[in-house]
Amino acid sequence: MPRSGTTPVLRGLRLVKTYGDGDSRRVVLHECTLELYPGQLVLLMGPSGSGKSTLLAVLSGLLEPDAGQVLVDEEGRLRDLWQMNAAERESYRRRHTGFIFQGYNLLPALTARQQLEIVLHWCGDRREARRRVDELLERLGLVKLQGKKPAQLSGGEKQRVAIARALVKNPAFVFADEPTSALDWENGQKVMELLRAAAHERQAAVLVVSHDHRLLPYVDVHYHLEDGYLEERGLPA
Ligand SMILES: Nc1ncnc2c1ncn2[C@@H]1O[C@H](COP(=O)(O)OP(=O)(O)OP(=O)(O)O)[C@@H](O)[C@H]1O
Repeated sequence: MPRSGTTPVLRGLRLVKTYGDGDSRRVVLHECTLELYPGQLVLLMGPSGSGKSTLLAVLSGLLEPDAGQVLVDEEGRLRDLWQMNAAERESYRRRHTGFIFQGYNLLPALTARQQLEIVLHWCGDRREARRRVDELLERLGLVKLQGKKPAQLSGGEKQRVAIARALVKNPAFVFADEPTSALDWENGQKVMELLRAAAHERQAAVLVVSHDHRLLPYVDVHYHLEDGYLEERGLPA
């Protein structure tokens, strides 16, 4: 299988996650192992309830696994995300990770433009920050909507703002949970092209969770999760 980079930037090793106890105890991840490489767009598919969002949350530092490791690259060294203290992990996530949530998670009081600007408030170079915000608004067809707040936007428009917000800081990792689900296919394709550009042009490691088989031609690697078991699958020729 093609590997764009030689060393993984993330290694999820034998990850286990269980919900509930007693009779309602359910193992959702059974020793799942996967590696993410810079420059790769990876698709994670599987039936509803198979544990995809859980795996994404564990890999991105949002949900602690019961067992296993998530090793992430920090200046050439692999560190266990779940051995960091909460402040270190949060700082790592803020610096290196863009997350596109199923429910958008936009701030109700901010306009589309402000949702992006707030991510870059630490960026010393104001002109560069403005340039990146302008570029993403343009690429996602949001220029005319930049002054609108979430309540004034459709589901698909909110989705595009959430995607622009995840990409604006050029993160090393992008985790996207059903990023095309609220979009028509034309806009879904635009989103996949952007995610692919984040991987291929900016060397991000991009992991997309989706049910949509139409995304397969866009990706470099395809994983399938079923009943908590993860396996790599082939891609269409
Ligand atoms: N906090 C929780 N407590 C208990 N069970 C949970 C919790 N979160 C998820 N689950 C259960 O774990 C299983 C996996 O959920 P998860 O959301 O990871 O699946 P998914 O593959 O992303 O599903 P979908 O494709 O429908 O979004 C489901 O059966 C779900 O009901």
